[in-house]
Amino acid sequence: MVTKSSKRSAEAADQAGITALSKLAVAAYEDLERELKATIATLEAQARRFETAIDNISQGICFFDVAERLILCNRRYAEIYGISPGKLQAGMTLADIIEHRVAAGTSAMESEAYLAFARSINSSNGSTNWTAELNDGRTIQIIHQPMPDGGWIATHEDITELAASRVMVSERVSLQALIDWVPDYLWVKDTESRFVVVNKALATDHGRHDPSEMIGLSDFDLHAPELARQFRASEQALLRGGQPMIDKEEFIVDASGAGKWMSSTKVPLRNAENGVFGLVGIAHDITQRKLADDLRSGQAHILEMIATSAPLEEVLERLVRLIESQLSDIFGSVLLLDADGAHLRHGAAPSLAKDYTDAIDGIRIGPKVGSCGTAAYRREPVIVIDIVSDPLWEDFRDLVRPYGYRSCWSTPILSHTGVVLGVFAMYSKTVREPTKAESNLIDFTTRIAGIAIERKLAEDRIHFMANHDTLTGLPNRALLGDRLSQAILYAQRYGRWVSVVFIDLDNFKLVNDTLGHNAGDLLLKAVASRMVECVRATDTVVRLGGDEFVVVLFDQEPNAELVAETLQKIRAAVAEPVHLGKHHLRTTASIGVANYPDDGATADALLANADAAMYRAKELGRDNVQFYAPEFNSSGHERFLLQEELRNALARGEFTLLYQPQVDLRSGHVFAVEALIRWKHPSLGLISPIKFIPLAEETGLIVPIGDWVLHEACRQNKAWQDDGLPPMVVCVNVSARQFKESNLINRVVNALKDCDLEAKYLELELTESLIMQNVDMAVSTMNALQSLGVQISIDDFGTGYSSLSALKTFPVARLKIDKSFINDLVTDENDQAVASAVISLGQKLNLRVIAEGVETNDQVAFLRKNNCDEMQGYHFSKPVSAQGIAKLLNKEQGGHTSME
Ligand SMILES: Nc1nc2c(ncn2[C@@H]2O[C@@H]3COP(=O)(O)O[C@H]4[C@@H](O)[C@H](n5cnc6c(=O)[nH]c(N)nc65)O[C@@H]4COP(=O)(O)O[C@H]3[C@H]2O)c(=O)[nH]1
Repeated sequence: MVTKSSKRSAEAADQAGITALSKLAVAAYEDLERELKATIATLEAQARRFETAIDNISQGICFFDVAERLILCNRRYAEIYGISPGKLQAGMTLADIIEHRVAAGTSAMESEAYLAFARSINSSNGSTNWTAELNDGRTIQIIHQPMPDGGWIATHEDITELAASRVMVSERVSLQALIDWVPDYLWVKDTESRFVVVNKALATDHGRHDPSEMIGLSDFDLHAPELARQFRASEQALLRGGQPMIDKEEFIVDASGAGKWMSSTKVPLRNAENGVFGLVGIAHDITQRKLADDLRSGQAHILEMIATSAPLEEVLERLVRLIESQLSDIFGSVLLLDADGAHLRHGAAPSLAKDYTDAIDGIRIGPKVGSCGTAAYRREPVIVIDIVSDPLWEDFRDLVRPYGYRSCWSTPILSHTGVVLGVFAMYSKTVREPTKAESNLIDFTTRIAGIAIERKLAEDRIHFMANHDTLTGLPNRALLGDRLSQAILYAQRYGRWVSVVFIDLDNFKLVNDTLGHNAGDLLLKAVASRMVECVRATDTVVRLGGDEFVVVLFDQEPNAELVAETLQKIRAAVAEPVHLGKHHLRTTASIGVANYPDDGATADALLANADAAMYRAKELGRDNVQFYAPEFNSSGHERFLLQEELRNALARGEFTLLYQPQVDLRSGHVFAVEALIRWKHPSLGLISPIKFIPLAEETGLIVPIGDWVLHEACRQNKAWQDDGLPPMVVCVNVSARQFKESNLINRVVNALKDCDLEAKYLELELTESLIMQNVDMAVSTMNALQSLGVQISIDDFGTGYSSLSALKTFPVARLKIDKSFINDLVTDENDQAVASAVISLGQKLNLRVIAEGVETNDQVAFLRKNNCDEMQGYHFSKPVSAQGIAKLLNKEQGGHTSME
């Protein structure tokens, strides 16, 4: 039951319950709201995370519901199709979105067509995968996945690069097979010089089994850093400049360590926009061609070096290096055979160990002297395959061991006449014989080395000949200047003397003329070697020519006595007899000395003054030594002036003839006169022929002068006859030079004809030495003269070396005993012996004998006693003028002569 109170209580209770319930309800709603808010916040956070995650993935993604309305798409989706992200809102239809894509210009299809295509995809079951080519050339891969509620989700991925590389890979696969057939190196590199494509030849030579192992590598993985740097630099330049590199020669070392010459061509690769994206290269192995080219050009260069007289050492070194560059494991060597023909000297061995080449330098050749010594000795190649076991190397094994050479092939280098000049050797550190290529190179090298050595020897010979006298081997005038200048410099620095010594052999001409040139040559050689023996090795003995020598005494103590000692030694050595077959020749020397610094400061001055001193020695009777004194120079100078004036004397009519009578010793009558020339010098007065005839001989002026004498003597003789004087013979001296003139006979005929003189009134005086120079020629000329009717006498008889047997064949009428035997005739037994021998010889050969230079009664008495036929000399008359002769003969005709 429910009472009022209970009702009230019940009402109260209900109220309380309602309150409580409402409180509960409120509380529940608040909880619910809180939970809901929390849930929403969570969901929102998740949605944000989801959107962020979706936005960050690299593919484009989009969700559509069954009504083709966009639920969600990410930023990448908008990017791929070029739509600004703000334009894509949830709820948009697929048709709206296609419109945006068309408007952005990325869709390759029109809106309608694309919508139809998209719907056809959407209607299919299961996922669909296709690619779309966009207007801008990109390739988009799309994967379409239907959703259970009828909507769909699709991913869009830009696979443009991947697609390109796929094309490349597929093309590469087909290209690879092709390029692997190419024997040359072929490759493609990217802009970073990394290999992208490589053919098999390139890969194999660089130690890779498969070309793919090279992809991504660079030259730094294949070559030494320096070479790789060069390649990279040149390729980068090529990529930058875009210009191809054609046939460039490049040297590489492959994986086996072999050096190779490649001819490389590299061409930049360009894309459709003309941008360079890599390079393609091809390289051809030209090692063999290059070696052959190098050999050819090396050979040409070496021949050029030989032709331009490059030093032999340089030529040989170049040659050896050239050979070594053609081969591997070869060390070349050239040894030269010494002038003694017995020792081998170092020539060139640029790659052999220096100690080793030093050790074998100068080795003697022989039958068992390693490869080289034996090859030179046998004059044939010696191929030693193993030095360690070959008996030829027995004595040199220890020497060579430290250097590791095992085989040595030596070939003699021969001259074009087959003379051994040296040896070329190839050493190898392996035990082996030469290959065909090496043998060919050995032939090549020995030939070129032979040319080089021969050329050098020829040059040395030419140089020696240019600087030395061929007969004596002494230095000649060309070298004298050099040596003398050096000696002066030294003397200047150290306060020493240089002595310049002029030496002229006395009477050498006589030896030469009488015994012939061979004898003269032997005498010169003997005298030259004696002079060399008298001086130190540092002194210089020079032959100036003929019988003239110059000695330069180097580094002399400033002491004239010491110099004189050396000179006396030379003088004595020269004076020693020289034995030539049965002849014992004696020659003396006239020696002149000038000392630096007192007698001259320069080489020229010293030579001139020593020459002047030597002339003074000659003037003083020869066979003596004269130290220079300033006054000597005047005579040298005078000689020079005289020579100049002599040239004009004939034209100026400065010559005249004197005549010296010749008397028959029995009858006392003048039967002949000798014509003797005089030079009436305008300022110097009468000059003796002794002074100017030798000069005229030297200069050749004797020929016109002699011609003048001949004419003048004939003219005068005819004039005497025309004047009524008894006819007599005129004797004319003929010099050697005149006698050798081919037209002497014509000249004589002309003179006789011009002067209308009978030939029998002309006698020509020839000296003994002149005849002996060329006996056959002299005899034939004498015969020709004799057949004209001209008489011939031999002047200066006894001074030369006439052989008696030859004398018999001479068509001569008279012998003239030389004045030198008459001078001391009365006192000197030798002279008496010579004079009487000549007189008796004349008698035996039926020749008349005349003595010249007769001055005294005693001499006349001796001659008479010894049955001499005729005489000439001051005793009867000095040479006199033509008028003087006329007077004398007129007197004689009148019965008065000085002989009576
Ligand atoms: N001390 C001395 N001397 C005497 C005596 N009797 C003669 N003489 C000299 O002896 C020389 C004799 O002449 P040569 O032996 O033919 O020697 C000649 C001859 O070789 C040469 N000569 C002279 N005239 C000519 C010439 O026309 N042509 C050539 N080629 N040579 C000539 O010059 C030489 C010297 O001639 P010259 O001075 O005239 O000297 C002459 C003469 O003057 C004497 O008793 N005592």
